[in-house]
This record gives sequence, structure tokens and C-alpha cells, in this order.
Amino acid sequence: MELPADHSNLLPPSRPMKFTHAPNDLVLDRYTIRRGIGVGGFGEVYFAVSQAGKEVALKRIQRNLEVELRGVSHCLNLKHQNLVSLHDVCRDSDDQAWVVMEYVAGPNLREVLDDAAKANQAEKRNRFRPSKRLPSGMFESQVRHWFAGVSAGVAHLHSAGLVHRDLKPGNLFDDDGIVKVGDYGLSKFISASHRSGHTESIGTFHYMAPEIGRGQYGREIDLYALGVILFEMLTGELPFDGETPQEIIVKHLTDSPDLSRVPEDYRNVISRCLQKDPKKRPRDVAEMLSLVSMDVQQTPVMAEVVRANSDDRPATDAANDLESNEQAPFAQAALGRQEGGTAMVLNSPDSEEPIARAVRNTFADASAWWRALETSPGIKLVLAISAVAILLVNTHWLLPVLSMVGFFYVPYYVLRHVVLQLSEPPSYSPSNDNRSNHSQQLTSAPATPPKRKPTMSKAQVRALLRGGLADRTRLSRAAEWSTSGMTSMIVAGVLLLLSSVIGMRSTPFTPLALAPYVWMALVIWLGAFGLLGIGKFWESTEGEGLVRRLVSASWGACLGLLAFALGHFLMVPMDEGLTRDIDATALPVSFYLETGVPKAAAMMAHFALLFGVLRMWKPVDPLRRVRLSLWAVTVAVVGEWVVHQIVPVPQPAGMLIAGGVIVMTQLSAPWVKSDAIATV
Ligand SMILES: Nc1ncnc2c1ncn2[C@@H]1O[C@H](COP(=O)(O)OP(=O)(O)OP(=O)(O)O)[C@@H](O)[C@H]1O
Repeated sequence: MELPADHSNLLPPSRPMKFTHAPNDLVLDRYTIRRGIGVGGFGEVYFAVSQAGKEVALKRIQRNLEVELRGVSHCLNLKHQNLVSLHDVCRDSDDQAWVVMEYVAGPNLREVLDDAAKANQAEKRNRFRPSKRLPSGMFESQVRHWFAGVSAGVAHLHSAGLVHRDLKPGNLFDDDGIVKVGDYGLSKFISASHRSGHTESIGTFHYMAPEIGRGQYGREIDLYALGVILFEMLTGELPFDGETPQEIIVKHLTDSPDLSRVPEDYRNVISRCLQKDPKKRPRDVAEMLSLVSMDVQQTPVMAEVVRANSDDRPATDAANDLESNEQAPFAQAALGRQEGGTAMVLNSPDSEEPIARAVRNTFADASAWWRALETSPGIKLVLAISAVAILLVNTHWLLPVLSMVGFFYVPYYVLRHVVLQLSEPPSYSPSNDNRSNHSQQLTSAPATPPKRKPTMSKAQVRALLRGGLADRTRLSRAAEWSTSGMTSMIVAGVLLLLSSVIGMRSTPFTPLALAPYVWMALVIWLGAFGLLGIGKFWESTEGEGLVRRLVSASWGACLGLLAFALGHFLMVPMDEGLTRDIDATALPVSFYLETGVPKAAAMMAHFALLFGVLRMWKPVDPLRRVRLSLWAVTVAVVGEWVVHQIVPVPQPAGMLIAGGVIVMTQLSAPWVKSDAIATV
């Protein structure tokens, strides 16, 4: 069924808007549809009236998007003149979810911007240009009016512990001179795992802060979007534009905005809001406004902003509690994360652990309930103290129970990671199937997918991926290191088994005969584990670098010492292979015994030299060309043989260790498949 739509100019003429309901349809038993307004990413929006005649806007959420009502009451109870009121979220008899909200008759900022651009064009043609009109075609007073109103609405959301997440001109309305912010909270309540039919319009990406790609949804993302909107209102252009979402994303991550067309007074605020690092942006809306040469006390709206922020709660923290990490459309597009969460380019392996998720959701529910609790601060304090007292009184059984839970949970958690890492190798690479799904999601006409032309060079993609790697938290790096360490331990076990079975096939099985194999497996594992750890610091930048060689050499020296100590402990004969091709009498006495057995110094020098000569950051680099390069293994073995000519160590153990470390490191280190470039 097709209806005329109010905002038809927002869609290409070839795609008429389709609405499920026709005028006069009765929905939710009490609203009569008058007309369809528009179709957005989440569903259709209608203008409707209740039986008593109240005008409302109804948003019909797409059938395949599951609406999570947890915490929605927090949004429903927000009241502010600069926010479009949410009246209700309910289901009809077909279990279809609907959002009932205030109807705003006026235009949205997208339309205002488009009209202003048209007016500007017409004036240019007529060679008439009023002095106050900005390059965008808007008047400066108009820009300030919109910016003030939107800021006030956003400040109120932040003070209530909410982050909008989807600020863009299409979501900002002019209601008879009052600016209203709409669509807040919605993206949060639509479960990411059920958004398979949802296609992000390209417009959405223009306003997305770079950190959204990392699943960060602090209020700084709203300040970033406000900066983009202000830029657009002032210049009529977007600071970061491109033909595809990917191109826009890369610009958000790497480019600086061109502020030359922005009037002087607004450059500072825009440049601060568009900082890549959220910490460098204004702390809150009040600080942002203080950067604009506006008198913040002058208008009632401004006074409201100041008030809202002065009794501001720590919105970022609260919002982060509330915000789940579920939705990262930017991340999905930028880093290849797939619906259903099977493969992602820069995935934290613990992101979807079901028990942790359930606990987090419970805490989110509890904190949302606590915030929504309408009672005096005194009663809240009494409740909080009582809860703490109850916990303290029950520690005698709570602590043992929690310890037991931890006792079983931690090994399960670790095992799950290891299994996931092993069962879905490479953990960093999107599968082909997922990739095709993904391109469908990003394409508005899936029937005839347009030919993709390469919009990014390999260097740009690497920069994008490095950017993502650089911004990961220490905790996620540490978690990944430990997971890689576990994986390498398993690989070491397999190596030990294979090598000992092959090596001891004709000798009797004794602990002494097994010792050299155990020694080698341990040294290989230690070497790889150290390199994996150091690699976590290297992964965010490309490079050769003397520092890297020195760090590798230092780790090589440590490994030599460990190898020596372990050799002694396991009573491994350390002179084998030395006398065969090297004259023991010619060896320096400070490094070798008279029998040719290497001392600790020789082992340290050998591995330091080896690790300093080889480029040890290559096998740990997630962006290496192939996951397991046999060429790298060959180079390591030959390199070891060359080093052996200078500082000999037992052979063939030395060569096996060198090759083994490179194999194990490559197998255990995360890896981005090179053709992920096509996806990104
Ligand atoms: N409360 C409202 N009153 C009047 N018009 C509205 C209201 N809410 C949305 N609209 C209009 O309905 C149309 C569709 O809105 P919707 O929010 O679904 O889409 P969007 O904002 O373009 O995309 P998305 O939902 O993906 O962010 C837009 O033209 C919007 O201006």
C-alpha cells in the first residue's frame, strides 16, 4: 500500500515509500492513521489521532527488529521542551511493536538545510546575497537558534544519564519555533542481534564519532555529532563526506575537518567537538556552549542548559552503564562485525559471553530502576545503606558461594576463549559468507547489488585498522594476550607430543630421553609468549625501528637465560651438536666451558643476536600478509644457523627453537585476513 508522504523529498524518486497501513486504519485499538510521514531505518512513521483527537506520531518498528523494553521507561518519563515526548512503547494484537510519540508538525533540520541551500542557489543566480546569510544559506541567528535548542535537549538527556546516539538533522525538529530533539533512546532498545533487516542509510555515518567503531557510547559521541551538525548548518557541507559509508568512516578516523569556510567565531568549538580523541572534546554541553561566543545566560533555553549541567550526574558513566555494547553499526561497517556476532575484525573475544552479559544486563536493569525511582534522596540513601548492611550481614555464606561460582566460572571463561579462538581461526577475519551479508546490509537495493569500486587504498585500510588497534583498551590487549598465550600453550603441547613420538620412536621412553623435548617445547612457548606480549604494544603502528630490534634482542637474551636455566633443571645435555661442526677449543672461555658446553652468557648472546637480527614484529603483526608464512619460518631457521656460526648452541635444538617460535607466534597471534580489505 502506498501513501503520499510528507517528506518525500528526502528519498530518491525511484523509491516510493511503502507503508503497511492506509489512512483511516485503526491501530493499537485507539489511533486512527491519517497519513504516512516517512520511512526510516527502524520502521515507518505515521501521523495519527487518538479517539479523543490527540495528534501523535506512531513509529511502527520493523517486524524483524526485536524491541527490548528494558529501561525504556527511563526515556518515557523524560520531559523537556526541547525533546520530542515519547508517550509509550507498546505492541498491537499481531505482536507488532509501536512507539507512540508527540507529533511535530514543523520541518526537520534536514529539510531546513535543503531549503536554505536551494534559497542560496537561487540568490546566487539572481546575484543577490544578503550579507547575513552564511555559505550554507542559513542565517546566523537561525543557526544559533537551532544549536541552542538542540544543545538544551541533549544536555537534558545527558543529565538523565542517556546518550542520544543518533543525532542528525533528520532527528531535529522545529515545532512552532521550539527546537525539539527526537528519536532518542530508540536505537538503544532495538536489539542488535535482531536488526538483520536494518539498513543504515549513508546519512547516518556522517554524524558518527570515530569511537563508535570501538563500541564506545559515552556522551562525547553526541558532542561530536553536534559539532558535525553545527559545521553543516554554518557551511552547508559535511566535514567528512564520501560516496560510501567506508569512505566516510575512514575520513572520520583519519582526516581533519577543513574549517576555512567556517566563520571565525565557531572554529574553536567545531575543532574541539570533532577531536578524534573523545577526551579532547568539550567535557559537556555547557563547556561546548562556553566555547561559542554566545551569552549562555541570555535565552531561557541557554539558562536551561546551564541548569541541566550544573546538577549533572556523571552522565558518561551512567550512560555507559545503561548503554549496552550491542549496537555498533559503525563498527560493523568499519571493522566487519557481523549480525549474529560470529566474526569480527577487531573483536574482543569476551564481548558476548552469555553469563557475563546476563549479569551486566541485570546490573543495567537495576541501575535504570534505581535512577527511575521517584523518591526523595533521603529515602534512597536509607535504601542504599540497608542494601549494603544486608550484604555485610550475609557475607558468611555469600563469600563462599561467590568463590565457588568464581572457581567454576574462571576456568570455563578461559576455556571458552581458547575454544572460540581455536574453532574460529582466524579470529580477526570475516568469513566470506558474512562479508556478502554485510555488503547487503549496507546496500539499499539488494536485488541488484551495484558493482563495488575500490574506494580505499590498501594503505588507507591499514591506517583504518591500525587506528582501531591503537584505540583498544589495555584490558582488551591483556585479555587477548592471555588468550594467545593459552593457544600457544596448546600448540606447544601438540608440538611436544609430535616431536617426542617421532624422536623417540627407536629409543626407550625414559624421563631423561623425554627431557630435551620438554625443554624445547617450553623454550618455544616462552619465546612465543613473550613476543606475543611485546607485539601487543607494536600492533598499533607500522614500522621497522631500532627500538623494536633492541626490545626483541632483550627478550632474546631473557629467553637464552631461561633456556639455560631450564636446560640445567631438566638435565638436558647441552654440548650436543657443538663439537660436530665447531672446534670447542676455539670458543671464548667466558661463554663456553672447556668441553664446549655453552654457559648462560652464550645462550643469552645467541638468542639476543638472533632476535635482534630477525624482524620479530612481523609474525605478531595482526595485519601480516598471511597467517602462517613458511618463508618467515625458513628465514628464522637459516638465520639461526648463521648466528650459530658466531655463537654456537646445541643443534638441531637451536634451529628447531627458532623455527618453532616463529610457527607458534604466527599461529597464536591474531590476524586480519588480507582480503578483509575488500570488506572494509
Ligand atoms: N515525532 C515525529 N513527528 C513528526 N515527524 C516525525 C516524527 N518522528 C519522525 N518523523 C519523521 O518521520 C520520518 C521517518 O523518521 P525516522 O526517525 O523513522 O527515520 P530517520 O530518522 O530518517 O532514520 P533512522 O530512524 O534510521 O534514524 C522522518 O521524515 C522524520 O522527520
